[in-house]
Amino acid sequence: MDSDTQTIELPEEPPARQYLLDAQDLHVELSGHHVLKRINLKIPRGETLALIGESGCGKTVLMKTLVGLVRPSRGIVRFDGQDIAAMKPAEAVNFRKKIGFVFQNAALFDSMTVGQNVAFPLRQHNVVDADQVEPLVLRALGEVGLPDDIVRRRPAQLSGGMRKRVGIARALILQPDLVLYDEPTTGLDPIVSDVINELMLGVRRKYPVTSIIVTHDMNTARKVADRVIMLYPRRRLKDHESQVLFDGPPTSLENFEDRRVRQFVRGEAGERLMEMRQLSEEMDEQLDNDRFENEDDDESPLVQ
Ligand SMILES: Nc1ncnc2c1ncn2[C@@H]1O[C@H](COP(=O)(O)OP(=O)(O)OP(=O)(O)O)[C@@H](O)[C@H]1O
Repeated sequence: MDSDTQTIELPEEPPARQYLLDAQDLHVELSGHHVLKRINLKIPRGETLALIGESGCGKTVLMKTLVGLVRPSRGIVRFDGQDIAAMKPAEAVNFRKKIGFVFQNAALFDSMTVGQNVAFPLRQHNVVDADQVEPLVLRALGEVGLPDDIVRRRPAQLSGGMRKRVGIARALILQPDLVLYDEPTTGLDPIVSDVINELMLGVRRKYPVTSIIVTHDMNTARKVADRVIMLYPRRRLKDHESQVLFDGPPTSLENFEDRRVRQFVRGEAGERLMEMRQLSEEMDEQLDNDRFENEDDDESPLVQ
């Protein structure tokens, strides 16, 4: 071989993992019912994904399945390339450190002070020396716009919006790779909701964090998410239909071709109203039939 054309063998580098989460062919059965079927989902690093869809369609179950809190009956979830179901105990502990949860209603421990609540993940995972706890807690509270003197207060003394911010500070204290927000603005007034939206945006600007937000708040989905996924209840779909009705940027939601998506984002009951009317007519008919049968038997009690 000509020495000029000789190539130098470089050591092989592992491929950069573009996707933090990669779920393939997920099926979840709970109490004998298929809640999720054939879900495929890749979430790139740094993406903020909103999961929307009507109550009971499986948003929370999907979020929990993506982090191993619900075990799928079929399919695989990879976090940073690793099959989460096959993690060894030490790997699973390390994996949990990389995830921050912001629970619905903040879910703070009432018996602890705000400072103790925010410090909880540090102590639980025993990751820093005792003298580092306070500065980290104050930094996390500062990042969500709360003053230092709040550390000694109890959750019960705070407004709903402040509790939510404390919950976010606690979720962020370990600087996780992935933050899960479960209905972060539910129960908050529109202004405080927007403060929380801005906070979620601010978190993403500061860290290269990946976020999943389960929400019914279309303002949150439109303002905070890079991408929206709309799920549909499995029981109302034909078997061949995909449970993911929409997967795209929030700007495409409003005029999307599927009427069910447009109706959902515009808050129109549409055929659900027809279904409810039909159900109500069926119930009226049933009541009429019962009444007719009872007329033949005057002695029969109305309530047994
Ligand atoms: N542990 C469980 N055991 C049995 N069924 C469950 C369990 N958890 C959830 N389900 C069922 O799975 C379905 C999806 O629930 P999920 O909580 O994911 O809905 P969701 O879309 O988050 O609803 P919402 O918007 O009301 O919170 C529902 O029918 C629910 O009853």
